[in-house]
Amino acid sequence: MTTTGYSILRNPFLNKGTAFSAAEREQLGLTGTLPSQVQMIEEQAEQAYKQFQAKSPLLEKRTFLMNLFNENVTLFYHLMDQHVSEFMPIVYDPIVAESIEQYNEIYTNPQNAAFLSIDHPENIESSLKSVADGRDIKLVVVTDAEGILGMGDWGVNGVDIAVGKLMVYTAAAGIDPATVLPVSIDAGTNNKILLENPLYLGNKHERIAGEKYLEFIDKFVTAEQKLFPASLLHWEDFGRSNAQVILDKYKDSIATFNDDIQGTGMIVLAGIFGALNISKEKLVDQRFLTFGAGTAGMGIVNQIFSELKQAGLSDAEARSHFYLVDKQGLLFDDTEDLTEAQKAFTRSRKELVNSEQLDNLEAVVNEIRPTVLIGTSTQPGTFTEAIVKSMAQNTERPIIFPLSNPTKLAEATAENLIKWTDGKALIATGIPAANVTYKGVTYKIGQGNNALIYPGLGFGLVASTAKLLTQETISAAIHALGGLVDADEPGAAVLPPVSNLTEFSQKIAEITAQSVLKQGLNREKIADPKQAVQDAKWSAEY
Ligand SMILES: NC(=O)c1ccc[n+]([C@@H]2O[C@H](COP(=O)([O-])OP(=O)(O)OC[C@H]3O[C@@H](n4cnc5c(N)ncnc54)[C@H](O)[C@@H]3O)[C@@H](O)[C@H]2O)c1
Ligand SMILES: O=C(O)C[C@H](O)C(=O)O
Ligand SMILES: [Mn+2]
Repeated sequence: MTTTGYSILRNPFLNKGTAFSAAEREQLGLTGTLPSQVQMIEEQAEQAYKQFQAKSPLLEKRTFLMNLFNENVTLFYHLMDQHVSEFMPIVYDPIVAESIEQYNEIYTNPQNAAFLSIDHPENIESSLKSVADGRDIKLVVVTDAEGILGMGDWGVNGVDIAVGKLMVYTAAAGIDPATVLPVSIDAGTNNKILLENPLYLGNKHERIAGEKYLEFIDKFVTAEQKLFPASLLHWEDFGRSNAQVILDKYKDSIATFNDDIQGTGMIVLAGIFGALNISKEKLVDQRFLTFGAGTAGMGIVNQIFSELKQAGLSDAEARSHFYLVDKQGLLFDDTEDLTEAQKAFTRSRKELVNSEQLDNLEAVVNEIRPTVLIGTSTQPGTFTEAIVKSMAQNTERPIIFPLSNPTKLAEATAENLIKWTDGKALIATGIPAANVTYKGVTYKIGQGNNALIYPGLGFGLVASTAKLLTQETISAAIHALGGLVDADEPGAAVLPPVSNLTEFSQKIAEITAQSVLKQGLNREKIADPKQAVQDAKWSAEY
């Protein structure tokens, strides 16, 4: 890295803009490149926030923030620290979805992401090296964008999800932004809109699948581990047919996790614990219906399953608590096109007399009377009034989590769920939801989004120099989120609010680090895990 003159002003990790002091300006060869006033970061932040406020709509605000990031990373995070609840939905879900859809039209310098093309595996290592530019990379978020949120295949445009996830990592947990790397794997796209768009910036061919794809992934993992041996590798928004396969291949040999499978499983279980704290019921007494048994749905089922087993249930007993509904209806042993993950949780037709009729959600809800209904289906409005009322008739405090993102894909709105259940539903939504006031009670709505847990988990793993992520650590991190909400307050949310994100991410990070050390999975010697988290924490100051 060159660190003098214009090259420093153009390096977003080093640039302070007008905050360079006179002495620094002289020393770095910057005298005359900036107006004479030297600003404090607070003044720069105030100026930038006014500019941000003048932008409209939200997508313009996002572009403004991305350009600020491109210029001055410290100032970007200083501002984000001050406005985390306001910025989260802009930098991340749901506005990130709009930026992905319009990536080519609104293209700006891409926040130091690495772009790897399936057509050039020979460039993987050198590209990662160029983008890192000598930085000590500790965390990589990679996407191939085959399953962006619930919107399907978005090709190279999907890089924005990796960028957004990393921004949340730093804002929530305090990982040094100079030590992270967003990566786009451009395997082609099957999205016709993109292939026909003359402005499309990714590979203009169909998605490469199978052996060639998996070989590319393997080359990527090898290069990533070689260049950044102390890094954590976070997988995001891979397609249903690859996500679990890739995770299974690497999870026992390197520090890695899949956010959609594991992060989602974790936050949903934490949310269910929050709901059960309010209803004073037990996990082992619940019947779980998962609508949309894909990557996230099965991650959730497996996480709850593992917790039921920890509570002493046998495999068979634990499995008997789950019902999966996917496109085919309720999933039976003999249903066609089951995924490997689904096969372990199918039902037998013998158990249900009218199994032929259970080909839609409403019929299944009426028949099996779930106490917990999870939506990861990508199908908007599918938690209908009839379905929700049926649940409320059969259980005192139905737990209903419509989790599909972004906003336009949610299975139901929090407002309707409160109304249809006369305030009884215990709710978490994928995107942020406003409070709902109903019959004099103000209900706070928890955000059941993996962003409430992956930053603390990932940062704890990085700070403790973890070699692997185990189920034991996952479980410890989930429980770290418990007890943060006053369950007896009327209208309490099932999860803590995003405004407390930095505090609870710190707690999750500490508990994660403790768990890593307890299992002896740290690469480097660490005396005190809490101190290690503290020491690793970056703050957005010059
Ligand atoms: N809130 C969160 O933290 C969070 C985390 C991960 C995923 N999600 C959301 O969950 C949704 C699914 O994501 P994914 O990664 O699991 O995708 P996926 O493609 O792996 O799974 C979606 C599943 O829904 C099924 N499905 C499609 N149409 C259906 C229908 N009409 N009826 C029943 N099932 C149907 C598909 O067959 C598939 O199995 C997305 O909208 C995503 O944004 C939310
Ligand atoms: O990105 C999100 O908002 C959560 C989740 O990872 C998803 O894919 O929907
Ligand atoms: Mn995701």
